[in-house]
Amino acid sequence: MLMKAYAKINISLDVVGKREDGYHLLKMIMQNIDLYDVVKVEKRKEGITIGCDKAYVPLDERNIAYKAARLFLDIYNIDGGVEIYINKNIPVAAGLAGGSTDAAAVLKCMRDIYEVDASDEELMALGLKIGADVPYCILGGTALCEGIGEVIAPLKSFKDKILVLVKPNFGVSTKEVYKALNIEKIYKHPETEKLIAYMEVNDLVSVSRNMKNVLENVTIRNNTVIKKIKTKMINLNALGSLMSGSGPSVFGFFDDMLTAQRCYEELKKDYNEVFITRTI
Ligand SMILES: C[C@@](CO)(OP(=O)(O)O)[C@H](O)COP(=O)(O)OP(=O)(O)OC[C@H]1O[C@@H](n2ccc(N)nc2=O)[C@H](O)[C@@H]1O
Ligand SMILES: Nc1ncnc2c1ncn2[C@@H]1O[C@H](COP(=O)(O)OP(=O)(O)O)[C@@H](O)[C@H]1O
Repeated sequence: MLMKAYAKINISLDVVGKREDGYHLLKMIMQNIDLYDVVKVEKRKEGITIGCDKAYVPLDERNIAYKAARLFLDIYNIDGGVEIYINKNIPVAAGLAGGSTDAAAVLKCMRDIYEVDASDEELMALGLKIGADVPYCILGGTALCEGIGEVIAPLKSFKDKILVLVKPNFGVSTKEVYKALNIEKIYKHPETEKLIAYMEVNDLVSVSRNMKNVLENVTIRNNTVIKKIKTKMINLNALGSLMSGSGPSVFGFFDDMLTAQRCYEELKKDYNEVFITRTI
């Protein structure tokens, strides 16, 4: 079975508290984009094997898709295995939920191929055991995510918005970014409700001007290139530009394809991983 596993961007990301176990309480607007890995899952008599077309992705139990398969077989008491192959197009350690979306695809494929009668909610609860972004990746689309990411309210679709996305030539550790964040020192929080209202009326200009991610300053501190990309995008007529998730990927929204194309061409001169895509 083949499944597209879509990347996400954060149109906003707010940290509103901290749990006793150290996990941060969030309020964020998540949005799928038309950039995806292709995940192939096939039934096997036993064991879990992972293959991938990119050498830098781990192929053992460190792969989050492997963890998803293991958990699924254990929880549903299945006497069998799976062979997984990932065509990796989503940049890794990028703030785009690349691993989480693969894990979500594996859970959904395994539900089908092993004919397990599990609801999306059940899969989301299972996904949470693997990572905080996995429940959203199971549902996808446009959503407000709270809790540590698992309290999800679908929002009106915000599809077909053109964006240019750049992944600078380094990755960041989500764990380290959260560790370096001082909640008391967040001086400007996103106005999430206002953003949702703009999204509901498809006002891309106002959304772009008000997007905010409180992790941006933390990641920028050690990686000034993020600021550089943001400035360049704005100079190339992006309506607004923001870092996604814990970074370091940066995206910018555009009014039209021609302007986006021009920005894409310029950024391509300096960075290897540049994409022109749409929200879905
Ligand atoms: C920042 C966000 C925004 O969507 O995405 P990415 O940058 O990873 O795409 C997420 O909160 C990332 O979620 P995810 O990457 O699934 O996190 P996990 O694997 O569960 O956790 C990695 C580490 O991040 C920290 N963590 C994660 C989620 C959260 N709400 N609070 C945290 O403090 C914890 O220290 C944890 O050990
Ligand atoms: N299926 C997978 N795809 C990508 N990265 C994975 C996968 N499984 C495990 N990883 C590891 O997870 C870490 C975070 O990668 P990723 O999920 O792409 O980041 P992010 O959560 O920032 O989008 C990387 O160190 C990577 O090696």
